[in-house]
Amino acid sequence: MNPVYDDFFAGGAGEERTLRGNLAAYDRLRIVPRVLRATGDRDLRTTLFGTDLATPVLVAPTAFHLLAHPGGEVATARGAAAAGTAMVVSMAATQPVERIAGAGGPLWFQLYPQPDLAFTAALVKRAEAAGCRALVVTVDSPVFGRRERDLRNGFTDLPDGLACENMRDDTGRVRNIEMDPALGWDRIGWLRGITGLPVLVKGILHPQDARLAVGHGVDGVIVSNHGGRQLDGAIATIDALPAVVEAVGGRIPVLVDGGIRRGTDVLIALARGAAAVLVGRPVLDALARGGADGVRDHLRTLTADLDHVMALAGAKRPAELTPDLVAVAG
Ligand SMILES: Cc1cc2nc3c(=O)[nH]c(=O)nc-3n(C[C@H](O)[C@H](O)[C@H](O)COP(=O)(O)O)c2cc1C
Ligand SMILES: CCCCC(=O)C(=O)O
Repeated sequence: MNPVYDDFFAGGAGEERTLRGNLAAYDRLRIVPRVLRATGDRDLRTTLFGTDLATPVLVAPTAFHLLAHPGGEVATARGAAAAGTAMVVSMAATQPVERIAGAGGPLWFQLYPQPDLAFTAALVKRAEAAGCRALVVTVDSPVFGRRERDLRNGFTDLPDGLACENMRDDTGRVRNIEMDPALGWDRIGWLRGITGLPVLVKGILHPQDARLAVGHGVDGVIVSNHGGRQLDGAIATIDALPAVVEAVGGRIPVLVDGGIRRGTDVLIALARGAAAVLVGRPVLDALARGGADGVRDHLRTLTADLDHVMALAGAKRPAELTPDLVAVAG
């Protein structure tokens, strides 16, 4: 891949402390397995917002898939569908959501609420009409993170011929995605009013924000630091998860992303109370290397790895994974 795009996909904000920290935090955790639990008939199926999935591993929203592979987001969606899981389509996708929906698998739509409310409402309706089953509102981006690799490389725009296709307005012009520093909880209420879709907020790290999310009628929270691309120095997501799960108290599902690379990482996240996890960069790497089949194989391999380590840890179902199975390494 073009090294400039490679840096865009792989990189994070600032010193990339949080990017590294997401991975390092899993490295400090260990599994305390149970034995003699007859784990022969394992079942990883997971239901989220009424959608049945083959696995608790979903595809995180990531921008610009046509930079990774000529099949773009459509190829990613085909891979996710073949693996029996959902893809969260980024608002910064390089293909129209209607075409991505043609892949046939379950989709959720990720939104950066725009200051132009009429445009935002039209985009939500468009995603809904395309068949997206949930809205994922990214709340960790009041301003854009300072990505030093991109600054060094001068990567500021998509190359000619590529565009954020879902940002076209009714004149056919592609709008720039604006990060809105004025965004507040009132906008979440407004979104709940304009859509019947479940609304998740993505980018929660503080338990008090998790409580506020529940209080504002949100349907799910995603514990995320945007893969270390926004606030460098933010807490690792697997470290933030337990307090968020406690604050939510089982009222809505809590999902988590950031640094999930192996079945053991998924196991630990589920044991700490996540209903499911999302994977970002590994899916982009799989897309770049192998298109739709690469994405399918990656998701299947990660799921098979989870299945294997669940057997070794004494669990048949995700629900049997509980916090006592996780210890902090000495
Ligand atoms: C190249 C790239 C683009 C991303 N684009 C978006 C985006 O458009 N919207 C969003 O909410 N998150 C975006 N994210 C963040 C991911 O949804 C997710 O939080 C993060 O990648 C998870 O960490 P991981 O890459 O370690 O799995 C992006 C991440 C990457 C790596
Ligand atoms: C305007 C594109 C935003 C993509 C994004 O969220 C990311 O690169 O992390």
